[in-house]
Amino acid sequence: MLRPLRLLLSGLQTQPSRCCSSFVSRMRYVNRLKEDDEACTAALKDGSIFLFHRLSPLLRCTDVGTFSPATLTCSDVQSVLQRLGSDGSPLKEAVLIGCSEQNQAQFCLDVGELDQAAVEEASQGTFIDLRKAFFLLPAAEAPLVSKGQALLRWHQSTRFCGASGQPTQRNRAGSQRFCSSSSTVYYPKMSAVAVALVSDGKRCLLGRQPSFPRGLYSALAGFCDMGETLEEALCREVAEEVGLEIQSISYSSSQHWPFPHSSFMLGCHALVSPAHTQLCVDRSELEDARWFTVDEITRALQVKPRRGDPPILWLPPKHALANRLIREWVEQQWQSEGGA
Ligand SMILES: NC(=O)C1=CN([C@@H]2O[C@H](COP(=O)(O)OP(=O)(O)OC[C@H]3O[C@@H](n4cnc5c(N)ncnc54)[C@H](O)[C@@H]3O)[C@@H](O)[C@H]2O)C=CC1
Repeated sequence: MLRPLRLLLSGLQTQPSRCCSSFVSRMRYVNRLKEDDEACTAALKDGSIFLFHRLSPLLRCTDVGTFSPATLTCSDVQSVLQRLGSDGSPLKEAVLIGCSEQNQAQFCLDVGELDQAAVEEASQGTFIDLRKAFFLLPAAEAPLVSKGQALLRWHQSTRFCGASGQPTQRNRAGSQRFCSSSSTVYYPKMSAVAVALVSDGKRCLLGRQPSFPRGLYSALAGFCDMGETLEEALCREVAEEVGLEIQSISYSSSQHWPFPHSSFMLGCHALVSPAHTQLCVDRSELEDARWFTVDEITRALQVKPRRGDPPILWLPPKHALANRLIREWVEQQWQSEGGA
């Protein structure tokens, strides 16, 4: 059964007290910036900029030892560029990410042409690889840098038209690129990935790939094939990877996942018949897959992985959609046990 209302509310992290009209006007403002180059140029002057160096975001350590993305104003960035002898032209490469709750347009900019240490010193931050930075940041801020990195990566890899081989030109916001030779418009893309927490009603199924850190098990996932529905992709992936047939699917939520490139993760709960739970694992896809009880999962959710720990069960980090699916399942199990 689909639950679209919950999807909308949870996906947008809506605050119950938030004024709807300010949300609507912010969304319309961002949309206008994508379409109006002049308005976007003006917004950049008053906007905030997140710097990246060869796709690594600039973070600052707070007084309490946590991290946050370094937010610079346009004039901050101009003075950093001036100090490093740059003429300020890199600012033209800034790409619109969105708009803050304070109605300030947000941009990202890769200064990979400049000396990394010099930019770090001038801007009082550190460029940290996104694979690390994503998990150092609070859950509310991680998506901002992952979106920024994804947009910058897309621009870097779409400089030429696939049809004509000619250079493409971007609009001011960076929300599209255009080839005047072939009249092709390019938009940023994500690959759709279906991720399912499979359950037989009492236990849940998790798998691990050889590349995972020791002890880590996660929900089953796979890229959607061209022309497939989400449901078809889930049924195929589960059949391919562990040899089970899904009986029913319920949608949970979605997430942009930046690793290794931009994926659009669509998370579901899937049910298989308790009479047909024998696994036939495709070892070319998974190193292992196992059924886990709610007690095992509840214990594992309390474990904080530390380097050098023995290989017990570790679950995906909080920022991952798989973690959310696992928590939802545990909650459902406790509720149904309480209600039984
Ligand atoms: N956020 C989360 O909670 C989770 C995220 N993931 C992500 O989901 C993605 C897919 O998971 P797996 O299939 O387990 O990963 P995988 O990386 O093993 O991909 C399987 C195969 O799909 C093919 N592939 C790679 N990129 C593709 C693309 N863009 N379109 C179509 N096929 C492609 C390749 O042949 C690859 O070997 C991975 O990027 C993984 O990081 C997976 C589980 C949980």
